[in-house]
Amino acid sequence: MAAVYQALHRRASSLLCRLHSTYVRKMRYLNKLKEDDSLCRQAQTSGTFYLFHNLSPFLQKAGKKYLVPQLSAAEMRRILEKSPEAEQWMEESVLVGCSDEHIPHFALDLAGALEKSVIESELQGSFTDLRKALFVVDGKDSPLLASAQSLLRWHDSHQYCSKTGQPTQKNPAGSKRVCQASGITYYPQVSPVVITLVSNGSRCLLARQPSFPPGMFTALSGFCDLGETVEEAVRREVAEEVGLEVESLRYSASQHWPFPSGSLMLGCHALVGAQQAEISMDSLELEEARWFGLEEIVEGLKREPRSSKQDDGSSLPWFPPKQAIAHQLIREWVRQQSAQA
Ligand SMILES: NC(=O)C1=CN([C@@H]2O[C@H](COP(=O)(O)OP(=O)(O)OC[C@H]3O[C@@H](n4cnc5c(N)ncnc54)[C@H](O)[C@@H]3O)[C@@H](O)[C@H]2O)C=CC1
Ligand SMILES: [Mg+2]
Repeated sequence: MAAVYQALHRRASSLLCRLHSTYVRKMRYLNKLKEDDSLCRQAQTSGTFYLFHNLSPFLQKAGKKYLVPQLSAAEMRRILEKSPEAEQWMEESVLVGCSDEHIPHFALDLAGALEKSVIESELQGSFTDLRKALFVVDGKDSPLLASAQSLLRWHDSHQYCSKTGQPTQKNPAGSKRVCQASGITYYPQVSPVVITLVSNGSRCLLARQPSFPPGMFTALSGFCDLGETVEEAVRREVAEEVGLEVESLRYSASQHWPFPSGSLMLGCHALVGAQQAEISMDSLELEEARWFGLEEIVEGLKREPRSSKQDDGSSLPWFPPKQAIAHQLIREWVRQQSAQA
């Protein structure tokens, strides 16, 4: 009886397995790689690798496009032959995803292993600052570069246990670090940030910080405090930065943002009463904050940093590019306004 039951169970499991979508199987495989160290070590030998140097991703130019090359494990070994302790460097890689066929993808920062110029001339490409890279690569590659860099940065800055001061060890997948002395496990840190497009019904509010490039305006943003809900953070940030009281808010979408380290941007639309037109700006953080009408927003969306420059040296307003969630919030507002008109 038990044998029949086991056979039935096996058959049901295998049917279920076949029924699972490619996506479900892929997520389960990735999760297994994080949990099973020997499986992950083995996966490294057949995986592909994205390269970084001092947190700048390696890109190759192909015509007008910038590609993000993936190196095979064999190519990685060949490059690392030029460095002592090649195997040890391979172990520094972190898991960042896998293909539908379960070929795992890793990211590795080679700053300590080899000179930047050696790799660049060997592989015919260049390590490019992430701020530039995100905006020149294909749209599907930028989230991967952003999350890989955040993970590499986190490992680089969490080499020691904050309780014992002893070195921490990374697991092969790079999904955590452990201090052997205290037994404490550290997981990669994510900082939630609210980003809010405030509207008073007919106009929306955008602001600029002194560090922004000339002419760039964006939605209000701020890190969530410990213990705060997203709603409370939105209300507080809007009150702090522009002195307005949010009457209602709606969550729109989220985005991982690698600056300054690893933020989860939570995009919201907030409504303030039409009578609350007066902005009282926090001039410690902001340089300018003002209301924009629909027409001005539509014009601003057409501008690029270069085309915003005027003869007298000043700049007309322009907004973050489509890769930034601020851009999506502004576009949603335009669609909503146009639908109401
Ligand atoms: N993807 C996008 O569309 C946009 C992304 N952002 C990102 O949002 C982030 C936060 O926006 P801000 O207005 O600057 O935040 P903010 O209004 O909270 O002010 C920044 C200050 O908050 C403090 N702070 C609290 N927790 C922090 C943490 N975990 N990490 C760093 N600083 C912390 C620091 O004193 C810092 O100077 C920015 O770093 C920026 O990269 C901002 C606008 C658009
Ligand atoms: Mg802010």
